[in-house]
Amino acid sequence: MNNSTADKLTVGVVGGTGYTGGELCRLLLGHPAVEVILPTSREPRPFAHTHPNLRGSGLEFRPVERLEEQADELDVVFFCTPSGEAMNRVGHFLDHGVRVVDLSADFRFRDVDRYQRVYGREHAAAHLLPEAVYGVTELNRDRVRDARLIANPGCYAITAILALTPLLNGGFVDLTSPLSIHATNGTTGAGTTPKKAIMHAEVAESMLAYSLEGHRHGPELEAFLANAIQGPPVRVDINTAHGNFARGIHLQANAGLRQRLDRDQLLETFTAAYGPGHEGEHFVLVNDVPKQGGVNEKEYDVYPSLGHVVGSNFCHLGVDVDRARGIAKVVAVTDNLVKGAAGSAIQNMNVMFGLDETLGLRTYAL
Ligand SMILES: NC(=O)C1=CN([C@@H]2O[C@H](COP(=O)(O)OP(=O)(O)OC[C@H]3O[C@@H](n4cnc5c(N)ncnc54)[C@H](OP(=O)(O)O)[C@@H]3O)[C@@H](O)[C@H]2O)C=CC1
Ligand SMILES: CC(=O)N[C@@H](CCC(=O)OP(=O)(O)O)C(=O)O
Repeated sequence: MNNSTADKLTVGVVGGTGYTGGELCRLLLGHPAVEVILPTSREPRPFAHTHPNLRGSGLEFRPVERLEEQADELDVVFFCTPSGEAMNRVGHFLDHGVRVVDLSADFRFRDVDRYQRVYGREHAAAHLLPEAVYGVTELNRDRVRDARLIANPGCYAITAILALTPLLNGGFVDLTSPLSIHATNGTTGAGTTPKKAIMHAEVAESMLAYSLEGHRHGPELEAFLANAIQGPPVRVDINTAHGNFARGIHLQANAGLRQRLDRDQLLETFTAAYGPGHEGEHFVLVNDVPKQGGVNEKEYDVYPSLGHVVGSNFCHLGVDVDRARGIAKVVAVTDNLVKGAAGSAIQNMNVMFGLDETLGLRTYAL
């Protein structure tokens, strides 16, 4: 309990009945350094009714108030609740020496005005914003290590950040126009609250665009990327949709280039950033299959496809260049519930507790 370098952790999961909470429980059950998992629900209900895939695990829901009473027993608590909830409860756990990883958007902005503009509500714990660390583990590892409070990134945001950072850090991008992002998410991205438009009967054999006025992950991305490059403002044009599948994000990011580059040069840049294979960043893998076909040949295997990451904590990246128009193109795929949520949350927990960052997360895709 309340360890800083523990090898057996006691973990709370607030919002354990939802998609990210369920996925977190699934992954934590296979984590060798986690001993006790305490998920919450506001309603009393049998765990295996909600998560039949975890039948036999022995986990049980408790009210969040009970978890708060148990704070002294906890090492870390994850919030898997809709945005606007964690901000009311995080302080209690921090005061009891519990580390917090919030999967919602409550602590993703340093600037409270920006939070209030993007989410349209007052922030109830603005005093905690300056210390919250934005948890793209690969790019913020040193700060994650010492953090008490992690703001886990949005699922589109982390996928786009991993896709765009090497291009931006290389100084290759013309930032006078917005970066263009098109992303399709599985239906689990919409959470468990029933809505007719997102039912199977509506989405099967179909696609569902939403938030074209500017998805709320746009400002999140802009804030992180501008800070990372310490350069001019970054603007993103983000377009989102739900596809005819349950999980996974397929994201394409296009950026106008300031100089002539070819695919091999981009591949070198991305491989330098993330390493070849698992040598660099374990969970970020660059598809470096060479192109061998002629003009107009469809070489599907030179880019990642969504199925390559589903069920895993990996982000696969593929790159190319439209040389006639000077546009760099990046394809990034992640599982929204793993790298986009529960997997990154555990990766951050591992770093916070001085554990091997890949612990509990080494599974390859389905
Ligand atoms: N789905 C995704 O792909 C991703 C989601 N996120 C973010 O993670 C968070 C959870 O998302 P997701 O799992 O999809 O959402 P769900 O709608 O599937 O689950 C939300 C959970 O929160 C609980 N809950 C709701 N209100 C409260 C409250 N006032 N106090 C305590 N618990 C509450 C519900 O449990 P109960 O009713 O049983 O109490 C439920 O378990 C959201 O902030 C979402 O934006 C982040 C990345 C990816
Ligand atoms: C449930 C929900 O809001 N899903 C989001 C994607 C999941 C996510 O990453 O949203 P957060 O920024 O809130 O974490 C959506 O469909 O746009």
